[in-house]
Amino acid sequence: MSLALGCVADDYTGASDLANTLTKAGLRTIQTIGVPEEGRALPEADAVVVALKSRSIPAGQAVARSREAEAWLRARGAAHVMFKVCSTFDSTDAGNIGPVMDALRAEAGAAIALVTPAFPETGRSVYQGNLFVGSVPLNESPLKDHPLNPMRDANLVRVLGRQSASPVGLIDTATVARGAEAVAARLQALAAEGKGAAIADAIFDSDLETLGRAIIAEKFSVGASGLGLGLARALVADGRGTQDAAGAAVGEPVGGAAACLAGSCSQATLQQVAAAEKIMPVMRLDPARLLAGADVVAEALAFAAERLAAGPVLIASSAPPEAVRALQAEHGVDAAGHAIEAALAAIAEGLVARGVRRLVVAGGETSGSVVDRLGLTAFLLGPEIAAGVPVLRTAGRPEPMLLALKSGNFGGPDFFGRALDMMA
Ligand SMILES: Nc1ncnc2c1ncn2[C@@H]1O[C@H](COP(=O)(O)OP(=O)(O)OP(=O)(O)O)[C@@H](O)[C@H]1O
Ligand SMILES: O=C(O)[C@@H](O)C(=O)CO
Repeated sequence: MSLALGCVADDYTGASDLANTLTKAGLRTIQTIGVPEEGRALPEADAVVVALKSRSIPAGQAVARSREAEAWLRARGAAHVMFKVCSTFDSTDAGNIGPVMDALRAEAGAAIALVTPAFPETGRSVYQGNLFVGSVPLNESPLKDHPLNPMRDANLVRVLGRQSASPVGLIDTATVARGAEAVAARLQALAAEGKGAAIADAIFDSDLETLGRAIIAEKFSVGASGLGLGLARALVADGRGTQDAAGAAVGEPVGGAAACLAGSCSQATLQQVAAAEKIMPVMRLDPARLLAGADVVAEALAFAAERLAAGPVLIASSAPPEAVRALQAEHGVDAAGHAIEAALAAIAEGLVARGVRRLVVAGGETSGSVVDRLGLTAFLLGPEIAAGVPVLRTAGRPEPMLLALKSGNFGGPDFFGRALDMMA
């Protein structure tokens, strides 16, 4: 397999979002969980997205895992590697976007990396280096209350500048409007000034197409699904893609029971959980009891076992910002997050043991814990449920499963019902 594009994603939902975008744009794409072990056969593909769980781990570990993934992709012919980060630039001053970018850029022997989290399809745009979520700057969006990485500054030149060892420049919208050559020239000029990264403005998909054309001959970039779209379109225009990949199949129905798990506390997920209460039994986990030692995993599995034969259930720890802050104040951010992730992963394992073969998971960290606990290693891409959320079919598992891994902020209020309808 000689890859047209290699991608390293910092979480599993983000990886499936990117794999979905690449597939729709015409690249046959596979998502692997971590770097595939030596000798594992993978289906023929134009692009591979290696999904890591590296967004909220210590920066040194994120760098090491990302370098390993990049090396694996380069060894399979990927001339360009994109580091997929969140479209809301989820990170802290300690990283991990800056440290991973610095390491992968050095590995690629590049002087500068173009960086943009713009993803217009989901309302993420970048103007004068400021990230907007819909109509508001990042720091006024619900991301200001993210449980793990509250985003309090919309200016990405500043945000990335605090994380990277090199200074950061800007490729503004006026330059992007002048086309791919102007972007490439500005990138080189910023590199000559000693900048190690350039935040690129992008408001429309056409801007991302310009950026894709400008950097496809470079070895490395950093972005969200929008930049993936730009790169994929540049590759397909160059005859590298397959163009008919967009009709990706989920294959034969997998049957079995269906269930949903939510650990995301985003505003979108809170609305989706509320809407799901009208169509399926919902159990709300009490994280305070979990942290006090109660066996909420057994309680959730008992709840599910009584109901699964009649239809899907949803088990959610999702809570509004005040409740999240109160729990974190008492137990610490990491301890609270990890305990809840571990509980939801154990519930997922119990659900699969009880016959669940179709599973919808909301939240990036949550999905990471669930997928790891289930030991899943690779996914084929199925149809899109909502922007950025495809149906995934497991590859390499004797009895296939269908999953949907929903990024916290994605999907409309009816997401859970819609996902289950598409996962026969
Ligand atoms: N009730 C709660 N109180 C405190 N923390 C919670 C609660 N429920 C879940 N969490 C934790 O909040 C974090 C949510 O992160 P997760 O990545 O799963 O969702 P998200 O950030 O909305 O999704 P994404 O990363 O895709 O945007 C997890 O660590 C989870 O364990
Ligand atoms: O880019 C996004 O917003 C998503 O793919 C994601 O990474 C959220 O966790």
